[in-house]
Amino acid sequence: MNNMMEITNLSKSFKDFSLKGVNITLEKGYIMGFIGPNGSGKSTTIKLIMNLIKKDSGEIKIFGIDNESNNISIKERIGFVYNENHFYEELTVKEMKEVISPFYCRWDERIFNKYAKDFELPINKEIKHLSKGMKMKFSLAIALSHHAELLIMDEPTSGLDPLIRSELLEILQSLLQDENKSIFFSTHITSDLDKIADFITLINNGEIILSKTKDELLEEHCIVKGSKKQLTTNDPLNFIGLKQNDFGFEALCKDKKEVIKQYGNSVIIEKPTLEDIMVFYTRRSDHHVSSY
Ligand SMILES: Nc1ncnc2c1ncn2[C@@H]1O[C@H](COP(=O)(O)OP(=O)(O)OP(=O)(O)O)[C@@H](O)[C@H]1O
Repeated sequence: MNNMMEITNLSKSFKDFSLKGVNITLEKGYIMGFIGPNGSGKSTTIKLIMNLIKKDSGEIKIFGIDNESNNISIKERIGFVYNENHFYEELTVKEMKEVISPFYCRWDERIFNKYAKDFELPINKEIKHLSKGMKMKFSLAIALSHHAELLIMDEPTSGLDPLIRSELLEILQSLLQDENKSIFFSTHITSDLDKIADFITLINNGEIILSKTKDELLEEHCIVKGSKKQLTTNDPLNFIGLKQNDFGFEALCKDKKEVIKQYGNSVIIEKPTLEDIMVFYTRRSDHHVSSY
Protein backbone atom coordinates (compact mmCIF):
# COMPACT_ATOMS: atom_id res chain seq x y z
CA MET A 1 0.00 0.00 0.00
CA ASN A 2 1.74 3.13 -1.22
CA ASN A 3 -1.13 5.58 -0.90
CA MET A 4 -1.80 6.76 2.64
CA MET A 5 -4.87 8.65 1.54
CA GLU A 6 -6.90 8.53 -1.63
CA ILE A 7 -9.85 10.87 -2.10
CA THR A 8 -11.95 10.35 -5.21
CA ASN A 9 -14.76 12.59 -6.50
CA LEU A 10 -15.61 13.82 -3.03
CA SER A 11 -18.60 16.18 -2.91
CA LYS A 12 -20.44 17.92 -0.12
CA SER A 13 -22.95 20.77 -0.34
CA PHE A 14 -24.00 23.29 2.27
CA LYS A 15 -26.57 26.00 1.63
CA ASP A 16 -24.05 28.49 0.21
CA PHE A 17 -21.01 26.36 -0.53
CA SER A 18 -20.13 23.11 -2.31
CA LEU A 19 -17.08 20.95 -2.39
CA LYS A 20 -17.03 19.74 -5.98
CA GLY A 21 -15.53 16.40 -7.01
CA VAL A 22 -12.36 16.65 -4.95
CA ASN A 23 -9.51 14.25 -5.84
CA ILE A 24 -6.37 14.08 -3.69
CA THR A 25 -3.74 11.35 -3.36
CA LEU A 26 -1.11 11.38 -0.64
CA GLU A 27 1.68 8.83 -0.83
CA LYS A 28 3.55 7.25 2.04
CA GLY A 29 6.54 9.25 3.32
CA TYR A 30 5.50 12.69 2.09
CA ILE A 31 4.19 16.01 3.41
CA MET A 32 1.35 17.57 1.47
CA GLY A 33 0.46 21.22 2.03
CA PHE A 34 -3.23 21.91 1.49
CA ILE A 35 -3.59 25.59 0.65
CA GLY A 36 -6.38 27.92 -0.36
CA PRO A 37 -7.92 31.24 0.65
CA ASN A 38 -10.37 31.66 3.53
CA GLY A 39 -13.59 29.77 2.96
CA SER A 40 -12.23 27.68 0.07
CA GLY A 41 -13.12 24.34 1.67
CA LYS A 42 -9.99 23.20 3.51
CA SER A 43 -11.64 22.52 6.88
CA THR A 44 -14.65 20.93 5.23
CA THR A 45 -12.35 18.51 3.37
CA ILE A 46 -10.49 17.69 6.59
CA LYS A 47 -13.72 17.16 8.52
CA LEU A 48 -14.84 14.73 5.80
CA ILE A 49 -11.49 12.90 5.95
CA MET A 50 -11.87 12.65 9.74
CA ASN A 51 -15.46 11.48 9.33
CA LEU A 52 -16.75 14.36 11.46
CA ILE A 53 -19.34 15.27 8.82
CA LYS A 54 -21.06 13.14 6.19
CA LYS A 55 -20.16 13.36 2.53
CA ASP A 56 -22.80 13.57 -0.22
CA SER A 57 -20.83 11.39 -2.63
CA GLY A 58 -17.36 10.15 -3.51
CA GLU A 59 -14.86 7.98 -1.72
CA ILE A 60 -12.22 8.50 0.97
CA LYS A 61 -9.74 5.69 1.49
CA ILE A 62 -7.16 5.94 4.26
CA PHE A 63 -4.49 3.24 4.56
CA GLY A 64 -6.30 1.65 1.60
CA ILE A 65 -9.62 1.24 3.45
CA ASP A 66 -12.88 3.17 3.43
CA ASN A 67 -12.98 5.86 6.13
CA GLU A 68 -16.66 5.44 7.04
CA SER A 69 -16.83 1.68 7.45
CA ASN A 70 -13.49 1.51 9.30
CA ASN A 71 -13.77 4.69 11.35
CA ILE A 72 -12.36 3.42 14.65
CA SER A 73 -9.45 1.39 13.31
CA ILE A 74 -8.43 4.29 11.04
CA LYS A 75 -8.59 6.89 13.85
CA GLU A 76 -6.19 4.72 15.89
CA ARG A 77 -3.60 5.25 13.17
CA ILE A 78 -4.13 9.01 12.64
CA GLY A 79 -2.74 11.90 14.66
CA PHE A 80 -5.18 14.78 14.32
CA VAL A 81 -4.28 18.34 15.17
CA TYR A 82 -6.57 21.25 14.63
CA ASN A 83 -6.47 24.78 15.83
CA GLU A 84 -9.72 24.91 17.74
CA ASN A 85 -9.39 23.94 21.35
CA HIS A 86 -11.02 20.57 21.89
CA PHE A 87 -9.82 19.90 25.45
CA TYR A 88 -11.65 20.22 28.76
CA GLU A 89 -10.45 23.61 29.94
CA GLU A 90 -10.82 22.81 33.66
CA LEU A 91 -8.49 19.80 33.56
CA THR A 92 -4.72 19.94 33.90
CA VAL A 93 -2.50 18.78 31.04
CA LYS A 94 -1.79 15.53 32.90
CA GLU A 95 -5.48 14.88 33.67
CA MET A 96 -6.49 15.57 30.08
CA LYS A 97 -3.79 13.20 28.80
CA GLU A 98 -5.18 10.52 31.13
CA VAL A 99 -8.65 11.00 29.65
CA ILE A 100 -7.41 10.71 26.06
CA SER A 101 -4.73 8.01 26.23
CA PRO A 102 -7.02 4.98 26.93
CA PHE A 103 -8.72 5.55 23.57
CA TYR A 104 -5.55 4.47 21.78
CA CYS A 105 -4.35 0.82 21.85
CA ARG A 106 -0.90 1.93 20.78
CA TRP A 107 -0.58 4.79 23.28
CA ASP A 108 3.08 5.16 24.27
CA GLU A 109 3.62 6.93 27.59
CA ARG A 110 7.36 7.06 27.00
CA ILE A 111 6.91 9.10 23.81
CA PHE A 112 4.40 11.42 25.48
CA ASN A 113 6.81 12.08 28.33
CA LYS A 114 9.59 12.79 25.86
CA TYR A 115 7.50 15.41 24.00
CA ALA A 116 6.18 16.83 27.26
CA LYS A 117 9.80 17.40 28.26
CA ASP A 118 10.97 18.67 24.85
CA PHE A 119 8.02 21.07 24.60
CA GLU A 120 8.31 22.06 28.28
CA LEU A 121 4.61 21.31 28.77
CA PRO A 122 3.45 22.50 32.23
CA ILE A 123 1.98 19.15 33.14
CA ASN A 124 0.13 20.33 36.26
CA LYS A 125 -1.31 23.51 34.77
CA GLU A 126 -4.98 23.77 33.83
CA ILE A 127 -5.60 23.84 30.08
CA LYS A 128 -7.41 27.18 30.36
CA HIS A 129 -4.19 28.77 31.58
CA LEU A 130 -2.07 27.56 28.66
CA SER A 131 -1.04 29.95 25.89
CA LYS A 132 -2.23 29.22 22.37
CA GLY A 133 1.24 27.95 21.40
CA MET A 134 1.36 25.66 24.42
CA LYS A 135 -2.10 24.24 23.64
CA MET A 136 -0.89 23.51 20.12
CA LYS A 137 2.20 21.75 21.47
CA PHE A 138 0.01 19.70 23.81
CA SER A 139 -2.23 18.78 20.88
CA LEU A 140 0.82 17.77 18.89
CA ALA A 141 2.27 15.72 21.77
CA ILE A 142 -1.03 13.80 21.98
CA ALA A 143 -1.12 13.31 18.19
CA LEU A 144 2.44 11.97 18.20
CA SER A 145 2.15 9.61 21.17
CA HIS A 146 0.21 6.74 19.66
CA HIS A 147 2.44 5.75 16.73
CA ALA A 148 0.22 7.47 14.18
CA GLU A 149 1.20 6.76 10.60
CA LEU A 150 -0.69 9.75 9.19
CA LEU A 151 -0.80 13.23 10.70
CA ILE A 152 -3.71 15.42 9.65
CA MET A 153 -3.39 19.02 10.69
CA ASP A 154 -5.92 21.79 10.12
CA GLU A 155 -4.15 25.15 10.21
CA PRO A 156 -1.83 24.12 13.04
CA THR A 157 0.32 27.23 12.71
CA SER A 158 -2.43 29.85 12.65
CA GLY A 159 -2.08 32.32 15.48
CA LEU A 160 1.34 31.02 16.57
CA ASP A 161 4.35 33.31 16.81
CA PRO A 162 7.19 32.77 14.28
CA LEU A 163 9.44 31.04 16.83
CA ILE A 164 6.87 28.40 17.79
CA ARG A 165 5.86 28.02 14.14
CA SER A 166 9.39 27.29 13.11
CA GLU A 167 9.79 24.80 16.01
CA LEU A 168 6.63 23.02 14.92
CA LEU A 169 7.86 22.81 11.33
CA GLU A 170 11.17 21.36 12.48
CA ILE A 171 9.34 18.68 14.46
CA LEU A 172 7.24 17.77 11.43
CA GLN A 173 10.30 17.56 9.26
CA SER A 174 12.10 15.30 11.71
CA LEU A 175 9.04 13.01 11.87
CA LEU A 176 9.26 12.46 8.14
CA GLN A 177 12.63 10.83 8.58
CA ASP A 178 10.49 7.80 9.23
CA GLU A 179 9.53 7.02 5.66
CA ASN A 180 6.39 5.22 6.71
CA LYS A 181 4.67 8.38 7.92
CA SER A 182 2.83 11.07 5.97
CA ILE A 183 1.50 14.50 6.83
CA PHE A 184 -1.47 16.37 5.40
CA PHE A 185 -1.27 19.97 6.53
CA SER A 186 -3.75 22.75 5.73
CA THR A 187 -2.69 26.36 5.98
CA HIS A 188 -3.08 29.72 4.39
CA ILE A 189 0.41 30.71 5.58
CA THR A 190 2.15 29.40 2.49
CA SER A 191 5.63 30.34 3.73
CA ASP A 192 5.31 27.47 6.23
CA LEU A 193 5.35 25.09 3.31
CA ASP A 194 8.32 26.56 1.46
CA LYS A 195 10.69 24.51 3.58
CA ILE A 196 8.80 21.35 4.41
CA ALA A 197 6.18 20.39 1.81
CA ASP A 198 6.82 17.80 -0.88
CA PHE A 199 3.41 18.20 -2.52
CA ILE A 200 1.04 21.15 -2.78
CA THR A 201 -2.70 20.93 -3.33
CA LEU A 202 -4.51 24.18 -3.99
CA ILE A 203 -8.25 24.48 -3.42
CA ASN A 204 -10.40 27.43 -4.40
CA ASN A 205 -14.15 27.76 -4.07
CA GLY A 206 -14.55 24.04 -3.33
CA GLU A 207 -12.53 22.85 -6.35
CA ILE A 208 -8.99 21.48 -6.55
CA ILE A 209 -7.08 23.82 -8.85
CA LEU A 210 -3.81 21.91 -8.81
CA SER A 211 -2.06 19.13 -6.95
CA LYS A 212 1.57 18.29 -7.68
CA THR A 213 5.08 18.35 -6.25
CA LYS A 214 6.20 21.69 -4.89
CA ASP A 215 9.37 21.61 -6.98
CA GLU A 216 7.45 20.98 -10.21
CA LEU A 217 5.05 23.77 -9.37
CA LEU A 218 7.78 26.32 -8.68
CA GLU A 219 9.84 25.20 -11.66
CA GLU A 220 7.15 25.35 -14.33
CA HIS A 221 5.57 28.65 -13.24
CA CYS A 222 7.09 32.11 -13.45
CA ILE A 223 6.19 35.71 -12.72
CA VAL A 224 6.34 37.97 -15.77
CA LYS A 225 6.59 41.73 -15.47
CA GLY A 226 6.35 43.94 -18.52
CA SER A 227 5.04 47.17 -19.99
CA LYS A 228 1.43 47.79 -20.99
CA LYS A 229 2.42 47.83 -24.65
CA GLN A 230 3.80 44.32 -24.47
CA LEU A 231 0.58 43.11 -23.01
CA THR A 232 -1.48 44.33 -25.93
CA THR A 233 0.90 43.02 -28.59
CA ASN A 234 1.32 39.54 -27.17
CA ASP A 235 -1.14 36.77 -26.59
CA PRO A 236 -1.86 36.69 -22.83
CA LEU A 237 -3.52 33.25 -23.00
CA ASN A 238 -0.78 31.83 -20.86
CA PHE A 239 -1.43 34.30 -18.10
CA ILE A 240 -3.02 33.35 -14.83
CA GLY A 241 -4.44 36.16 -12.71
CA LEU A 242 -3.15 39.17 -14.55
CA LYS A 243 -2.43 42.26 -12.43
CA GLN A 244 -2.16 45.66 -14.14
CA ASN A 245 -1.38 49.19 -13.11
CA ASP A 246 -0.86 52.37 -15.12
CA PHE A 247 2.72 51.46 -15.99
CA GLY A 248 2.59 47.80 -16.83
CA PHE A 249 1.49 44.34 -15.89
CA GLU A 250 2.48 41.45 -13.70
CA ALA A 251 1.22 37.93 -14.25
CA LEU A 252 1.83 34.36 -13.32
CA CYS A 253 2.55 32.04 -16.23
CA LYS A 254 2.10 28.30 -16.36
CA ASP A 255 4.73 27.61 -18.95
CA LYS A 256 8.08 29.29 -18.34
CA LYS A 257 9.65 27.92 -21.51
CA GLU A 258 6.87 29.40 -23.63
CA VAL A 259 7.29 32.82 -21.96
CA ILE A 260 11.01 32.85 -22.71
CA LYS A 261 10.26 31.87 -26.32
CA GLN A 262 7.63 34.56 -26.74
CA TYR A 263 9.21 37.46 -24.89
CA GLY A 264 12.95 36.77 -24.84
CA ASN A 265 14.71 39.37 -22.71
CA SER A 266 12.08 42.06 -23.15
CA VAL A 267 10.27 41.27 -19.89
CA ILE A 268 11.39 40.56 -16.36
CA ILE A 269 10.97 36.89 -15.47
CA GLU A 270 11.08 35.96 -11.80
CA LYS A 271 10.68 32.81 -9.73
CA PRO A 272 7.28 32.67 -8.03
CA THR A 273 6.71 31.86 -4.37
CA LEU A 274 3.93 29.54 -3.23
CA GLU A 275 2.10 32.64 -2.11
CA ASP A 276 2.31 34.11 -5.64
CA ILE A 277 0.91 30.87 -7.03
CA MET A 278 -1.96 30.83 -4.53
CA VAL A 279 -2.78 34.51 -4.96
CA PHE A 280 -2.66 34.54 -8.77
CA TYR A 281 -4.65 31.33 -9.18
CA THR A 282 -7.38 32.44 -6.82
CA ARG A 283 -7.58 36.08 -7.92
CA ARG A 284 -10.76 37.09 -9.70
CA SER A 285 -9.81 37.46 -13.43
CA ASP A 286 -8.11 40.69 -14.58
CA HIS A 287 -7.24 42.89 -11.66
CA HIS A 288 -6.44 46.54 -12.14
CA VAL A 289 -4.58 48.44 -9.45
CA SER A 290 -4.48 52.19 -10.02
CA SER A 291 -1.38 54.12 -9.21
CA TYR A 292 -1.17 57.83 -8.69
N1 LIG B 1 -21.86 23.29 8.71
C1 LIG B 1 -21.86 24.23 7.74
N2 LIG B 1 -23.04 24.72 7.29
C2 LIG B 1 -23.08 25.64 6.30
N3 LIG B 1 -21.97 26.16 5.70
C3 LIG B 1 -20.77 25.69 6.11
C4 LIG B 1 -20.66 24.72 7.16
N4 LIG B 1 -19.33 24.46 7.35
C5 LIG B 1 -18.66 25.25 6.48
N5 LIG B 1 -19.52 25.99 5.75
C6 LIG B 1 -19.15 26.95 4.69
O1 LIG B 1 -18.32 26.31 3.76
C7 LIG B 1 -17.34 27.22 3.26
C8 LIG B 1 -15.97 26.60 3.38
O2 LIG B 1 -15.59 26.60 4.74
P1 LIG B 1 -14.26 25.92 5.27
O3 LIG B 1 -14.25 26.08 6.75
O4 LIG B 1 -14.15 24.54 4.72
O5 LIG B 1 -13.14 26.83 4.58
P2 LIG B 1 -11.59 26.95 4.88
O6 LIG B 1 -10.91 26.85 3.55
O7 LIG B 1 -11.18 25.98 5.92
O8 LIG B 1 -11.48 28.44 5.41
P3 LIG B 1 -10.52 29.13 6.52
O9 LIG B 1 -9.16 29.20 5.91
O10 LIG B 1 -11.14 30.47 6.68
O11 LIG B 1 -10.59 28.29 7.75
C9 LIG B 1 -17.51 28.51 4.03
O12 LIG B 1 -18.22 29.42 3.23
C10 LIG B 1 -18.33 28.11 5.23
O13 LIG B 1 -19.16 29.16 5.65
